[in-house]
Amino acid sequence: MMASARPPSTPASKIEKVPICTPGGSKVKEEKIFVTVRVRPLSKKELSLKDQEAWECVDDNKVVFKVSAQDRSNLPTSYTFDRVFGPSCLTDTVYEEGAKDVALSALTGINATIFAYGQTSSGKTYTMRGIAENAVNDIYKHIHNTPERDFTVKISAMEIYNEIVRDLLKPDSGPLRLLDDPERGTIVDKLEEETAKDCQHLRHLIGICEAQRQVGETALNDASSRSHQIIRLTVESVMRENSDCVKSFVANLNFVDLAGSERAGQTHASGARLKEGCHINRSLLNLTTVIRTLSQGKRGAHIPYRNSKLTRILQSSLGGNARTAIICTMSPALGHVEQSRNTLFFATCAKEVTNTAQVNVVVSEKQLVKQLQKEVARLEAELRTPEASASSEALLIEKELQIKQMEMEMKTLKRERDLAQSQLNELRRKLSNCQGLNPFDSPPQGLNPFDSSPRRVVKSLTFSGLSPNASDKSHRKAERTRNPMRQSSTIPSMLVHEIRKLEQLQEQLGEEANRALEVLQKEVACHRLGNQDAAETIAKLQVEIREMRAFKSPGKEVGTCSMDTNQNGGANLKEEITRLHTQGSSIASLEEKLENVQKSLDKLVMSLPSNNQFDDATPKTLKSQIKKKKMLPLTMSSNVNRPHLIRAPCSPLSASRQVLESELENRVPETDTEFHENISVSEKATPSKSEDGGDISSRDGTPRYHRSSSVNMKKMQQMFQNAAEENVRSIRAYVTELKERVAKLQYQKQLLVCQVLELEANESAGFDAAESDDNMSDLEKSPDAWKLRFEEQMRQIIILWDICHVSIIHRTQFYLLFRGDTADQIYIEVEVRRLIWLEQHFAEVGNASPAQLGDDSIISLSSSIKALRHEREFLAKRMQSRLTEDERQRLYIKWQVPLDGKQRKLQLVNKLWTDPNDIAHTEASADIVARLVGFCEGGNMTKEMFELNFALPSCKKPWLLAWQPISNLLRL
Ligand SMILES: Nc1ncnc2c1ncn2[C@@H]1O[C@H](COP(=O)(O)OP(=O)(O)OP(=O)(O)O)[C@@H](O)[C@H]1O
Repeated sequence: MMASARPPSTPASKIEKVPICTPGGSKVKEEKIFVTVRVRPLSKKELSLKDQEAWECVDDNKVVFKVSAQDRSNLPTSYTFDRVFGPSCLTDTVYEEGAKDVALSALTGINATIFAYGQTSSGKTYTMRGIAENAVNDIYKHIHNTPERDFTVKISAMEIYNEIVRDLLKPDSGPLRLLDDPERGTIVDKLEEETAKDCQHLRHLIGICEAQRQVGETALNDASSRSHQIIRLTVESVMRENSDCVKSFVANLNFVDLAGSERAGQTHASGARLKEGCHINRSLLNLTTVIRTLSQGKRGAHIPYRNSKLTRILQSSLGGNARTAIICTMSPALGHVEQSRNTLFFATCAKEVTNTAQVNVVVSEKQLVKQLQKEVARLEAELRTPEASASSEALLIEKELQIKQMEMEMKTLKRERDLAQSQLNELRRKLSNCQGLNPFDSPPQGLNPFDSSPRRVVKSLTFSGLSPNASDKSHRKAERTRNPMRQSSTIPSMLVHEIRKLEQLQEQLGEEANRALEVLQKEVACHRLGNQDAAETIAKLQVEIREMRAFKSPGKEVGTCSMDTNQNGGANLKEEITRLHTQGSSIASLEEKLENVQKSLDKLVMSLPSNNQFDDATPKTLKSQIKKKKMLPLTMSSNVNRPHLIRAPCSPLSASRQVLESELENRVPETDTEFHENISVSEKATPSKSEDGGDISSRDGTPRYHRSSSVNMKKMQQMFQNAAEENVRSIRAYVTELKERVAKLQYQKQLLVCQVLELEANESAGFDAAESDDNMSDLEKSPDAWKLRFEEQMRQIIILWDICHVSIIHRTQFYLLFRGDTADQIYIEVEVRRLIWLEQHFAEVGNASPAQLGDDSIISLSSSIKALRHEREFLAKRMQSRLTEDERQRLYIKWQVPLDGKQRKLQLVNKLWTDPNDIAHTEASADIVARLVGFCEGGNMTKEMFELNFALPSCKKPWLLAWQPISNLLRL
């Protein structure tokens, strides 16, 4: 939307931008600025001076230069635009064909800007008045013809006079500040806005604004606008019928009547008029630079919007979210040909600028409040309603049951172990009875009685007289068939093996059970914390709602509360920064927790045995128990971090649970019958009731996870891994979201810091901080960027030389020395800053003479003009000695100095360096001055002659400024 768009009547509304759809349904994303040219008739003054008509509109799109070019034939003679209006065209036609379509876009939620650009007295105000009048009529016609929508039209108006923004609806309010809003761009702080009751009222308000505008008399225009005027209509519409409708359209329509570019020589301006002219030219120069840079369409190119208030305010109309029409006005007079060419150059660049307009859809504040209230109600209900507390109670009970279940399982395992131990003892006893030998009673030294290594088997075989090498399978089988007692002698070794495994597993289970217990206890504690978190969330939402309600109160602007006042700026900034720090640390802790989850996940996955880890000798019941036990810590592990995730957009806990449940429901039946039977019994005993509400415990209180022992181990492993990974993904997404929020806040912080800096800079009357930042950042750019920057800065310098009446010898020397070498950057930068300082200095001290100022070392505009006059006289004298008669004659012809006129030399020199907008003129002027001063001959110019400091010298001759070497040169 428009850079300075104020939201519609609902300050807390949220504006969504929706791409425009054509009737065919395709989305229109980009549109070039619509550029038209209006050539006015010759004015009375121009007719009285017998000025000729130099331009002709040959058709609806083309304007051509009629007069044969003299010596600048390389300049274009024909220009094409979207539409060209000749001197006989009425303003109604200009509106219909050049502005109506764009203007009426505002009725459908699309920002629109129409502005007039052109030389002073070319007809901008004349044209814009008619355009605004026609647009207002059409807006009300549309409102009348669209009864199904409820329209509100508001008006605000401002002018930029001498780079100060003034409210035209409230002229006494003093200078207005520009603020940067991250969502709405540049906004004009405290700009008055009035709602128009009807068409008449709106016209009346526009009339008031126009009457407040700064107007002054110049040689070219009796009522010359001395400021840029922006009249802004905000049009909002809502469907009448559907009271529940949450969306409406809002858009701004700007009518911009720029001040006209002017040359002091033509307007004969001095004093206040001259100062105004300086500001006008400077801001128009920046507007041209912005347009030119945009027209080059280079991605990522620096667009110097911040260099003037005009371009800051119009930013979104220049390459942003708005439809824009520019009407370039020009005089047809030959006497204004250079200025007209500049206008046409501007129009040509503007044609290439692309905007991206979108429909601004408003979600009403009422609806936002409703949504938040619903959310609060939902959370409160979750906390307070019996179901919610029942569900948390149920969860606690479930965890406790799981703990009990695990304890029971541990007891069972211990019993099984004891049983196995007693069976072993029994076997030992039987063996010793049968053989009268207990191989375990007195083991050979160094042998473990439980050692089941082949040595012991070999020993028994040796007793039977068999060779130790004859241990092939057939022999063993035969041996087993012959001697059953011998066969039974291998049983102890198997049992020993089993017992060792059993003990190991028991140990493992014990550890895991302890871990699981710990996890469960944490889970229970975290669940309680989770409730606390929910309460905090509710409290936060309630605060948000209170803020929303507060916004409703009149006089407050949404989203800008932190920037509303100077006094609040510092405190709000601090608050923002503290908030950012808090966000940062919470992210850090969240990331740490995320890492922990990942670690515990990895550990658990590692700790899972693979399917073949249990050999065939392991009893199947035991295997099932082990499987059962192995899964418990995993189940818990996915829940360990639950409290940290409670505010995440999607609870990882629920995700893992869903995965787990679906896995359980779809599990593949086991093939092992014994195991299957075992589990079937268990299933019958512990029916699940997940179908009726997701309760994970069984009806008889046995946790449902118990029966999951039938699930294939590998599948379980995969399942838990998936669930845990899902958790990690959710946490990551949440962390990313938080990071984005922090980035947004940091951006806001930067803006606030910028504003504070700007305020400080304004206060200390230093040069513009923003401008300085822009300039310095450009220095670090690529050579290409530098080249563009150089051209831009040189243009600026040439205009400032003209405005400040700087020595033309200095101009020549500087112009010829600095041709765009990257090493020149610093000199160019210094020159720009020096000139900006000088311009501001002149504006401050006005036209007072050094004597009036009481200090003859202080440079004033009038002393500067005087010095320049002396310099021109000096150069005129030099023409005699430096140029031949023939050369002089040729120059008189070229520069249109009457050959029979008086003081021809001075006339010629007075024409040098007088048109800062014409590069050919500048080039030719520099050549002549260089000849006169002798720059070209001795190579007596070095860049080092230009001092690199920002301070002005104490030199008494203003036109020499800091450039002592030139004065030395002139003394030669
Ligand atoms: N198309 C036109 N037909 C007839 N008269 C015109 C036309 N355009 C401008 N004029 C007259 O020319 C004079 C100057 O016009 P206007 O004040 O609109 O110029 P401007 O570009 O706004 O000048 P400035 O920049 O100095 O404010 C006015 O007297 C105006 O009536």
